[in-house]
Amino acid sequence: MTVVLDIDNLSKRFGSIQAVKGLTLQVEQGSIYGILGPNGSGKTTSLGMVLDVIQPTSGTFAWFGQGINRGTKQRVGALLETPNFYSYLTARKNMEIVAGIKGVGYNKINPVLHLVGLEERKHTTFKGFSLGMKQRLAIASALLNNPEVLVLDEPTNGLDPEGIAEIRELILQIAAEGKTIILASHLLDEVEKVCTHVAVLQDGVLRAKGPVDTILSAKDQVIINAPDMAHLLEVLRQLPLVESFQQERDHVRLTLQDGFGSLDLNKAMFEAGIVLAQLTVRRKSLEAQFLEIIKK
Ligand SMILES: Nc1ncnc2c1ncn2[C@@H]1O[C@H](COP(=O)(O)OP(=O)(O)OP(=O)(O)O)[C@@H](O)[C@H]1O
Repeated sequence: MTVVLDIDNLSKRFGSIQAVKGLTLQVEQGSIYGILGPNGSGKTTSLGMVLDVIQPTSGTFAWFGQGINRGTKQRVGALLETPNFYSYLTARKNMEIVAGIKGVGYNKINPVLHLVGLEERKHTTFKGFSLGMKQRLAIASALLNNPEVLVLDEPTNGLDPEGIAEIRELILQIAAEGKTIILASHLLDEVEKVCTHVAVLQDGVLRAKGPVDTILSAKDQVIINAPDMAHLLEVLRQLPLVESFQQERDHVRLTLQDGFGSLDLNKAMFEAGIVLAQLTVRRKSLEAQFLEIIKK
């Protein structure tokens, strides 16, 4: 797999505030990489450093195997905050101005407006746009010079549910075209729905990273108890289908290895001579999973 962005031990201190501490992660080509964390956890600072708008205190990063330079910058489109378009100019005219700045031909404008679903509204002035449309226009402007990577900071902030759904759909569409996307968000649900990979930040420290389905997998939890608790625990220690378990007061909470269900557990228990007095399956919420990561 090709690594698009390689961050190595990157830190940023603002006076007494350690905004980012020793961040190390790799973003693979074609992934949708979520930087997830509560407000103030260092997401914007991290993106700012790799986009060369914030000077790191220490550490390094490389885009496409090189330090940041004019060439690599052109391969990365970014949206750190909603850009200031001219409110009295149309979407098309605003895009012409961006195209001029980026040195891109006007013939590239309609395809990106089409991609973000604004081609039919290109003659509307920017001030007549909804917040969601403004955000889509901003994404269009970031895509104008056809970058390989798109970096977005909280792209659905402030949008209504319809606007949020549109932006999420658009992100998936852009990724389907083969672009790598790096997305900062404080919304667990957003990262789970959109991203392939996630890095969880808390107080500037990386708490977990990896594929979304392993880091944020909401595994079923099984609650069991039996009259002879000691025997039950002894059997659990030896059952290969049990991934992990812990005793809680009068019951045991456990997770099963992939591919096994509560029926398999019940059968295995019965075969070991244990008749369960209780067997309840609880779906662990993603929120619980997330809280567990940041509690560690
Ligand atoms: N220019 C700055 N000067 C001083 N402190 C800063 C500066 N920028 C950020 N910080 C601090 O660094 C920490 C991380 O902020 P950052 O904006 O990176 O977090 P974030 O996860 O993006 O949060 P949010 O979603 O609220 O933007 C915070 O404590 C913030 O107050």
